[in-house]
Amino acid sequence: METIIETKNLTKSYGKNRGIINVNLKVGRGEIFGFLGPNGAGKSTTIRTLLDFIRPTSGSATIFGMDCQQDTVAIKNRLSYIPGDVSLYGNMTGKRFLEYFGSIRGRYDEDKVRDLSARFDIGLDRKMKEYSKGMRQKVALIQAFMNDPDLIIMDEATSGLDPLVQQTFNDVVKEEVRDGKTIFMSSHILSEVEKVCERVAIIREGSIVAEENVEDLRRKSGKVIEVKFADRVEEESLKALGIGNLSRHNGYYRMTVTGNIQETLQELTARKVADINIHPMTLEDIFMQYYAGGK
Ligand SMILES: Nc1ncnc2c1ncn2[C@@H]1O[C@H](COP(=O)(O)OP(=O)(O)OP(=O)(O)O)[C@@H](O)[C@H]1O
Repeated sequence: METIIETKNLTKSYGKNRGIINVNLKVGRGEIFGFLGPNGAGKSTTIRTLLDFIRPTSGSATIFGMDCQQDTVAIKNRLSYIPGDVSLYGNMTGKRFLEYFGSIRGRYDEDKVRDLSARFDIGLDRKMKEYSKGMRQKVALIQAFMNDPDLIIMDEATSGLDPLVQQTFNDVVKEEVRDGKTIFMSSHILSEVEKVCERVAIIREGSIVAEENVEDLRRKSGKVIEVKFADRVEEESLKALGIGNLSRHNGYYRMTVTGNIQETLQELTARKVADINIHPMTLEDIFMQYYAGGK
């Protein structure tokens, strides 16, 4: 598979502030790649380095096999970038904004713009500053998709979209990769990327802690069980069950279970249960698991 993005030990130090440390990523053509991490983990720093908005302290990065610093103009001709919030160009209407970006690229596909604005259900006659954040994001998404770029890089561009728009976004993204495009999207919300991305990297405190197929991540990530017992139970007896990450809040024991939960449930329900909740691990739970595993 042709490599579209590759970073080798990419490091950015902001003086005494950590930025990113030895980030190694490889994204192939046609992939929808999710770049996940909590606030301040280093997602934007990585993306801004790829786009040559900032320079790395050490390491290297290539896009389309070209150097991100030396060949940034040639690279940018073939990609679209969407930041988290498009706050500039407030006096332009949505349509003018798109035409402007089309003119920079020397390409403006009116049919595609019409099609995308209908699908994202957004009128383009209002000024950018009069749109809500979500509406501005829709215009930015149209801008990213309309020019037929080879690569789209999004930095938290889908955060805060309502579920209906999110679904449209997922559909559009899947169609676009069928045409051979590659998508690299950062997010701090696992549920936002897991439906659309095939592979994700998780960054924490500037370092990649996991790079996995989403299916594998989900399989490994397991469930969280919160249980309240009707009678007092010995915490030691729960620990003896080998339950991971056992903690207690407001009378509920909370634990993470990977693999088969049947056995754990049987053990727990052998005691008198007053209440029980089972839900998938959050991104934070998964991080905790990676930490506990020493990764
Ligand atoms: N210009 C800067 N000067 C100094 N430190 C910075 C600068 N930009 C980012 N940092 C630091 O680098 C680290 C990574 O920040 P970054 O913005 O890349 O995180 P992020 O994963 O994109 O977070 P968020 O989800 O909050 O946008 C943080 O510790 C942050 O404080």
